[in-house]
Amino acid sequence: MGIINQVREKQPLVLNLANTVTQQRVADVISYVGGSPLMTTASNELAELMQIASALVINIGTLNDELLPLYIEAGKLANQLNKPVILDPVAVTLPYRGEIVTALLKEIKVNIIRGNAAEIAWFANQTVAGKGIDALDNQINEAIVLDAAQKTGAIIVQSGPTDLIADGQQVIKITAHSDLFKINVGTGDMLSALIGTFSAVSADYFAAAVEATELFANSGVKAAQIVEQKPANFINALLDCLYEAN
Ligand SMILES: Nc1ncnc2c1ncn2[C@@H]1O[C@H](COP(=O)(O)OP(=O)(O)O)[C@@H](O)[C@H]1O
Ligand SMILES: Cc1ncsc1CCOP(=O)(O)O
Ligand SMILES: [Mg+2]
Repeated sequence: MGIINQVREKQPLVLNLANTVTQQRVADVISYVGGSPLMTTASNELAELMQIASALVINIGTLNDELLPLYIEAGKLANQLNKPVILDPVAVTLPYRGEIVTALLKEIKVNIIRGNAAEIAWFANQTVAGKGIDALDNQINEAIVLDAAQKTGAIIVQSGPTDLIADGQQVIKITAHSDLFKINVGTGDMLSALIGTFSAVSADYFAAAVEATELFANSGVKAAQIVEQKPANFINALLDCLYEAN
């Protein structure tokens, strides 16, 4: 049985420490594939929520000083309960964000990191051009992705026109894509949440990352055909394709 079917059967709760820009899109992706999204910013309820959650997605998109302790607390709870932690390191190349992620990785085990080429290069102490939330250079450098996986001990998903998924030994490439992904802010966050949802029901986090990334790419190709290159309609069509996936 594919992981998508397990998601539909188990309807896992996916807990999100989300950014405030794209959280509706993130919640929609989780729900459309059969999961149950929940967003929180309350430290007081983290212990209760991690008990019922099957995965934790930390997205640092709209960071502030109060959030690092929340990330650490949630991450430690997830680690203790053996539930997967997915990190979306939005714009980690910027100094403040880099400091926060460095501090976070000292405190918690992150199982999967999903970012664009500029963000992933940061984990390998390399520089790939980027500006804020965007990568400017979509280079396919397998060595960087493998190094990022080895340095962090996490599975790495580098998104772009070609997605790369690495676990420190192997790299898988996914080439199916639509350029309508790029103009839509939040598609990276949606992919991170989809990976979180798949890892919530699969003990094999590498397989979860690969299947989720493949599904997202293939759904984007179908959606682009349906909307005839209209970018605003693309997100709705993408969600419809994710809803219909099996
Ligand atoms: N130039 C591109 N052409 C086609 N697909 C892309 C392109 N850039 C990114 N994607 C796809 O868009 C989604 C978001 O990835 P990306 O833009 O790299 O993340 P982020 O939004 O975090 O910067 C992924 O599914 C990725 O594969
Ligand atoms: C615009 C913006 N600002 C802070 S978070 C965010 C959304 C980032 O989304 P993505 O990384 O998926 O493009
Ligand atoms: Mg991003």
